Amino acid sequence: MAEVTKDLVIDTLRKVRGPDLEGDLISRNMVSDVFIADGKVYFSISVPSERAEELEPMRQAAERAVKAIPGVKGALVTLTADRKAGAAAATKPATAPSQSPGNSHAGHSHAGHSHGAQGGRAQKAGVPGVGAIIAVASGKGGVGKSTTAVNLALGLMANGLKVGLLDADIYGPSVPRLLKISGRPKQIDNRIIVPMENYGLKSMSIGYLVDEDAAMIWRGPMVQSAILQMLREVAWGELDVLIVDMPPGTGDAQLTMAQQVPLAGAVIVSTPQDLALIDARKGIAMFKKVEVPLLGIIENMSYFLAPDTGKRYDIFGHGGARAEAERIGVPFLGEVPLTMDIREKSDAGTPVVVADPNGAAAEVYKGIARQVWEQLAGRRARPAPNIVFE
Ligand SMILES: Nc1ncnc2c1ncn2[C@@H]1O[C@H](COP(=O)(O)OP(=O)(O)OP(=O)(O)O)[C@@H](O)[C@H]1O
Repeated sequence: MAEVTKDLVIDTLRKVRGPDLEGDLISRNMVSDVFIADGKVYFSISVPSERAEELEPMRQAAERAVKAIPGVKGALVTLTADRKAGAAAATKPATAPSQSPGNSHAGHSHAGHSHGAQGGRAQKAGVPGVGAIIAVASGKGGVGKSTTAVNLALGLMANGLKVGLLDADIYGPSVPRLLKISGRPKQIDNRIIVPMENYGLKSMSIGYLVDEDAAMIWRGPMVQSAILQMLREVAWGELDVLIVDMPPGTGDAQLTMAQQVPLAGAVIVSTPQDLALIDARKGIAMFKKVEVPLLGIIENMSYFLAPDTGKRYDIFGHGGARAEAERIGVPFLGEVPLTMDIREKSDAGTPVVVADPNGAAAEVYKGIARQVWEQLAGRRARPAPNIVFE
C-alpha cells in the first residue's frame, strides 16, 4: 500500500471547508504541522477560542477526510485556540485580561469572599469507609477528563491504594464504556447497590442503572438525588480514595454537586491551549467558592509522543497549564501526552494503566497519581486551611 505522506494529507485538507464555509483549512492557514507515524496522522487546527465549540463539526470533517485516505490507519485531530506564533505559553496569556482566577470568568455573583462559607464543608457528612473523595473536573467538555479520571483511579490502585470511581456525569456517563462494564448492579436489602467492578476498580455510574436516553430528560433535583444515591447508597466497602468523574463545565449543576459531595480535594484537567485554560480558571473559581481544596492541575494532550520513535513533539503549545498553575499558585500535577494508544485503549474499554501497565503512558498516570496522593496527604497533615491558594 502506498505510503501516507504529509503532502497527501495536506491535499486532502484542501477539500475541507473552513469556518463559515469559506475557503479551505489549508488556504486559510489553520492547520498545524502534520505528523505521521505508523500510518496514523496527527495535527491540530487553530480556531478562534470563542468559536471552538461551534467548529467541532469542522474538526470531525477533517478527521473523517484524513481517515478516508487509503493507507491511513487512524487520525487524531484537535482544535487549538487561535494564538499567533511568538506568544510563548510561558508568558502571561495576552488574551486573558482577568485579574484573578476568582473574579471575571465565574459568571456568578462577585459578592464577597465569604460566599459559600455557610453552605461549607463542615456540614457534609463523609461516606463511611471511604477515606477521601476527590473530584476530577474540567471547565469544558472534551478535554479528556473521564479518560484522566479512570487512569488516575487505576494509577492510585497501582500505587497500592484501595480505590473506587463514581461517574457523576449523569447526562453523558462514560465510565461503563471506559471500563468495559455492562449489565445491572445487584442490590442488597432492596436498597444498597453493589458497585460494579472491573480491573479491581469498583465503580458506579448512572449508565449501569438506567437506559442511555432515560437520564437525558431528568431535571436538576433528580440528578442531584441520583448522584447522592450513587455516593451514599452503594456498598463501597473500605476505600482509601473515591474518585468522582464530575460532569464537564462549571454551571450551577456542577456547583451544587461540588457543594453536596464531601470532597477532600479537586483536580482540574486542562488541555494546553488558552481556550481550555480559561475554562480551567472557571473550574478553579468554582471549587474555591465551595471551599474545596484544589489539589492541582493536570495538563492533558500536552505533547505528542511519536509511537515509533518515542520522540516528544510540543505541537500543541504545550506548557500552558504549568505556566498558569505557577501563576496562580496551584500545584501542577503533571502532563499526559497525546497518544493514539491512550485514545484507542480508552475507547476499547481497556485503559492504558491496565492494558500496558509498564508503558510510558501508564508511568505518567502513576506518577500523577502519586502527586495527587501527596498533595492530599500534605493538606491533611496541616490543620485544614480554608484558603488553599493565592
Ligand atoms: N492523552 C490523550 N491522548 C489521546 N486521546 C485522548 C487523551 N485523553 C483523552 N483522549 C481522547 O479524547 C476523547 C475525549 O476524552 P474524554 O471522553 O475522556 O473527555 P471528557 O473531557 O471526559 O469529555 P466529556 O466532557 O465529553 O465527558 C476520547 O476519545 C479520548 O479517548
